[in-house]
Amino acid sequence: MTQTPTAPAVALESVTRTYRSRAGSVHALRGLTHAFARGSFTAIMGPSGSGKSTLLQIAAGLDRPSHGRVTIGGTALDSLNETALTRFRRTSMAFVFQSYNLLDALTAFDNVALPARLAGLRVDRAAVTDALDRVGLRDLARRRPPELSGGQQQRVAIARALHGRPDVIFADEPTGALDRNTGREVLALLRALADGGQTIVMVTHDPLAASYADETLFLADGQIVGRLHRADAAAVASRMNDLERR
Ligand SMILES: Nc1ncnc2c1ncn2[C@@H]1O[C@H](COP(=O)(O)OP(=O)(O)OP(=O)(O)O)[C@@H](O)[C@H]1O
Repeated sequence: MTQTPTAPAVALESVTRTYRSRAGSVHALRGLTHAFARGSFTAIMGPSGSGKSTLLQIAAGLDRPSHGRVTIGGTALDSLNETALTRFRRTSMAFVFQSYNLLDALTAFDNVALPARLAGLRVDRAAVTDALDRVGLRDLARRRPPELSGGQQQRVAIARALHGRPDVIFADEPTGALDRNTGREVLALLRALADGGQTIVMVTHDPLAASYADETLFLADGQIVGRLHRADAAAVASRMNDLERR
């Protein structure tokens, strides 16, 4: 993307999100400020209901803050109308979920190419192959998801995310459906991608997953209440225990 080179990949400034209903108001995020540096791998943890999903949705422009501002690569999302925001989201960010969301009828190659096809863009076959290469699946490009292991399917989903050359990849429990060893392989891949300059923001409940990140942010009651830099899984688990006892 052609954006301000010095700007953080994603910045949230005093972001508040209040859900209002007849039953009252829920303050899901309370004045949250954080800059996600380019090429950083950040884990977001916190007890259930602490605001992790809301943060991800707002950072990705899927939901708008009640107050405050989100910028991606220096572009303020509130400066874009819905059409421009949809276009911007398509080119500047990508998602990886717990469920791989692949189409079983399509090969790995065609799954990676699908978002570009749906957007009416010309598919650059070399770029698709390059994305599959980066996740170690070049030789399995012609297989369909049912012919791949869970870890390999998640790699296809990561290749699909990489293919659009996004400013940021948002990952929501990317290893939640994988066994421990396969999960580690996927986390090592995300780590390697961040080392190569890709910005990754990952919500997780798993301290082991967080231990692959540069920084772990801890949320409670819609605020960042702690952070750990390059912490091991035991340190992350201990901080989470403290939070859950609050
Ligand atoms: N659409 C909504 N309407 C009303 N309240 C909501 C809505 N979405 C979320 N909330 C509330 O906002 C708060 C934060 O929710 P959020 O889903 O962001 O938490 P979370 O940390 O992702 O939780 P979990 O780990 O259980 O997925 C919670 O109190 C939740 O009940």
